[in-house]
Amino acid sequence: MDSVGSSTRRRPTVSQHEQWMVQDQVFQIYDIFATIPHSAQTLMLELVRDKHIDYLTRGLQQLSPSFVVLDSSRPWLCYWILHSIALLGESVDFELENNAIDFLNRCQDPDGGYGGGPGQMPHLATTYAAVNSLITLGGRRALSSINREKLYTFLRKVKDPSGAFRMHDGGEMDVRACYTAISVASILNILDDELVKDVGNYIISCQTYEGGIAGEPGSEAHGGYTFCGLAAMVLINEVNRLDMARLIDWVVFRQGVECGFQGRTNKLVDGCYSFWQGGVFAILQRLRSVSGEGVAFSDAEAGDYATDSTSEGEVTNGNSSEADEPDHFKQGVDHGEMVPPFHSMALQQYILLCSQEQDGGFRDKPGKARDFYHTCYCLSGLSVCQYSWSKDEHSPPPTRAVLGPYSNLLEPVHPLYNVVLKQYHEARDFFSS
Ligand SMILES: CC(C)=CCC/C(C)=C/CC/C(C)=C/COP(=O)(O)OP(=O)(O)O
Ligand SMILES: [Zn+2]
Repeated sequence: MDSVGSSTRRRPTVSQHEQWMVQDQVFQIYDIFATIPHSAQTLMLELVRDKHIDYLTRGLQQLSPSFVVLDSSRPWLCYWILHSIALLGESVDFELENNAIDFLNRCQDPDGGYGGGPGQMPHLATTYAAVNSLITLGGRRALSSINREKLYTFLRKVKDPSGAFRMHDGGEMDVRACYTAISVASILNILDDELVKDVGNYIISCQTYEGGIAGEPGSEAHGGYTFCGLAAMVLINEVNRLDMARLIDWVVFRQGVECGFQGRTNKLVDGCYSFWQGGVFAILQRLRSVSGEGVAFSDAEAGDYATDSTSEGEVTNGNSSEADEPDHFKQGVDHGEMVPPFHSMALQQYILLCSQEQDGGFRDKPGKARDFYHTCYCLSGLSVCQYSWSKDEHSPPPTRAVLGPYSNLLEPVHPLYNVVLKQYHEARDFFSS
């Protein structure tokens, strides 16, 4: 997939032939890898950091106000590029940082929220992208540029009487809108009962018979929306209302023989689902009840709503009993380590060998071109994989958790917001005072 926007109500089916073509390409890469000497294998698995930084920095430089391509997506481009750079442990120079802050400020509507470009109507997707970009940049200038009071007014404006959110005033209502609204409200510390009211009802109405979550009631379960729905439910402390057993069942079967994830049943593998589906696992791994310890999200990482363990917020794993919990969530939870409930090594292999471009950037699959969206979500997924053995943020991953040289290690992300953990903590401190 190459957008964060379309709907999944009707879909073209993928033919068996298409599946085989992709599998053929992927297996050819793995065959070559299997037959080359060890030293060449190490090289193939290396994250080409400098090339990625070059590609990303050039992208940011081109993102000047006169850059008209994908005009309504510029806050997204900012986020994809800045977050990728942060994941690689780098920062941007002073001038680029200032340009980004000024540009995003010009996208901020006087009545709250951010549009896709200066003077454009505020929209939840670009608001999420702008807020996450500014949090990723960090520092007083970036963080204080967000008008939280007006943003709250905008969020109330796009809240539907049913409880769900609309992408913009009078716009479409879906799980993406619910997540982006709750995510920005939570990270900016403006989430309250009015914003939370009944949003959980809408999200549970989108969980399908397959177990994953769809964009709207009656649509098809999809990784992007499953991430959004699950993260939002954790942030509002209502994750217990989802049928977790079915959700887990659905997501584990989305990792295919190609080693990467597909977004939905019978569709093709794609690098961006390394985060949308991988992020679902990262969230699940931090739900203490699922790892046998009780309630909600681990304190150090969650917002107030998620740590507020009222009896209503207790996680019961949906319709399943404790005895029905899958064993892989209970194994190996010891000495700061846990066993990931997906094939983390296989996913790292897909990202590094099939999605990574040797000239920098990442792509959906072999044969496709690199882009900033796939670069952001392949790197986010790679980070999720590398930290999937760590029980908490204080334990660095063991060497065996990182495929390729240990220098491939990225920064950890907060899986509910998809910002680098360090930047999340800075924002949390800043907005709590
Ligand atoms: C935070 C935020 C805004 C998140 C967006 C989440 C997200 C990625 C939603 C999925 C959108 C979608 C309809 C993809 C299907 O595309 P496709 O048919 O091209 O791909 P497919 O064949 O892989 O399903
Ligand atoms: Zn994709």
